Amino acid sequence: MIQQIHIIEDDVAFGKMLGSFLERKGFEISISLTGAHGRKSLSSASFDFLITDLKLPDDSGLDLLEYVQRVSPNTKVILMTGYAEVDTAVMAIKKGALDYISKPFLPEELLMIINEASKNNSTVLKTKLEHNTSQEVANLEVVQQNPVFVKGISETSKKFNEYLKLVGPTDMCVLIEGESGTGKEVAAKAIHNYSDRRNKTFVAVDCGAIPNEIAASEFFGHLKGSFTGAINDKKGHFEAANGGTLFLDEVGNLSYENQIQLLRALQERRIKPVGSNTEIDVDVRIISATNEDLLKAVSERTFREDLYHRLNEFSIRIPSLHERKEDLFLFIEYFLNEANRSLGKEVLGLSKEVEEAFKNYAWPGNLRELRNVIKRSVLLTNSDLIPLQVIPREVILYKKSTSKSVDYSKETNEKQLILNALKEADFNKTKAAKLLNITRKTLYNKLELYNIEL
Ligand SMILES: Nc1ncnc2c1ncn2[C@@H]1O[C@H](COP(=O)(O)OP(=O)(O)OP(=O)(O)O)[C@@H](O)[C@H]1O
Repeated sequence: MIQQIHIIEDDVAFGKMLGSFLERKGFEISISLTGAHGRKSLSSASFDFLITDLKLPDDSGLDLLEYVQRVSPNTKVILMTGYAEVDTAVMAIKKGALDYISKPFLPEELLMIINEASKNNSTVLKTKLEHNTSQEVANLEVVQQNPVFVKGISETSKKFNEYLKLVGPTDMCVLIEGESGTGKEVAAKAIHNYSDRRNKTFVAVDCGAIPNEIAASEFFGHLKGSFTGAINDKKGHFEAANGGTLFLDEVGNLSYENQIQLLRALQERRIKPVGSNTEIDVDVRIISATNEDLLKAVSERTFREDLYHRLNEFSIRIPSLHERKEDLFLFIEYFLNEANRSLGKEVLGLSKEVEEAFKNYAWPGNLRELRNVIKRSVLLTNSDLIPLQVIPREVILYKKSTSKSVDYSKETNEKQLILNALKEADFNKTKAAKLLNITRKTLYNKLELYNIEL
């Protein structure tokens, strides 16, 4: 079936270029130039992908993401970001965006994200079909059986790995805390693999993605006819994970009502599918994860204290990538091999400049960001070593002072980026323009615009 993509981009020429590239690759494309028009299109048709600018004159990519999740939850959202918007983009991923790509980019990079998502989707579908005997199977989020777990060599990682190994074989409920993209799901799978349940199912559920009204049916299943739309019996996540492990990602996002239901199931170790009178015994180990401060949520009474203690028999904090810089090159090597394998390339490593830039960068999106940056760079590299030219600008031009609490106005950031680029290029304007991926003439215009005197 032809996949449908909607693009929202106020830069007409760029939108058109993207559109015709994707059309040539076999997708059906429609384009909106404004957020308002985009919303109209999204509410009247169902798209496989929405590709939108993060900043539009009349709208924002984050608001559009929320809108899509409401009107068309199956549409995957990819955000196109400009200068220094990575922090916002990382937040968008937390809120459920598929990915982000920073401008300028080559259409091939975008195509890779789309193809990868389509591939994963068909694996989910395949697994669903394999399980789909007489009952409709709950919407399992994760089907990857054994993701490779790189342990790391830093002291922080050693301690963290010891904890995983220690708690793995017990039946304790574990709460994993860590920033987005640090590897919470991979860690949960590692705990499962250290346990006697390793040969049973590991079911991962993104609690942030379950609409409140259908949460009970998602967790506990339902009987055919128990409500409008229940056209088949459906097994819930608890039953699917019976004997194994249930991983509750973003557990802080569960509504208060769903928290009560979850707590009851954990206490009684029994569930009742919606519309059924019979209770089913379940033996499930719970591992949950959060990237917010759950204790704060408890003190603000948005998360139940009793559930918090139940889930938190043991807690593990995953270090952010910047806290485990000694592991950086181990992960780079692993992700490089992975990218080479999946793209059929033979890139040997990073050039010296890229190595430096990677070391200095803060990696706010953690391992996920590192993996994505490497994969896209490998795609664009036609030499042995990854050159600086294929690395996203935010990585090259990152300076510690611009990382947190920056002013996100385009002007301030652009001026700062130009200054950084000039410094990086020892004030050679040709080199600076190259770093910024703009012509020398544009650079001169911008120097004048921002009153930068050299
Ligand atoms: N120890 C590891 N070894 C190899 N790859 C890893 C490791 N940890 C994380 N990754 C990779 O990094 C990416 C992010 O990991 P994961 O999805 O587990 O993060 P997360 O913390 O659950 O993210 P989120 O907060 O968005 O749910 C994945 O592609 C995963 O395969």
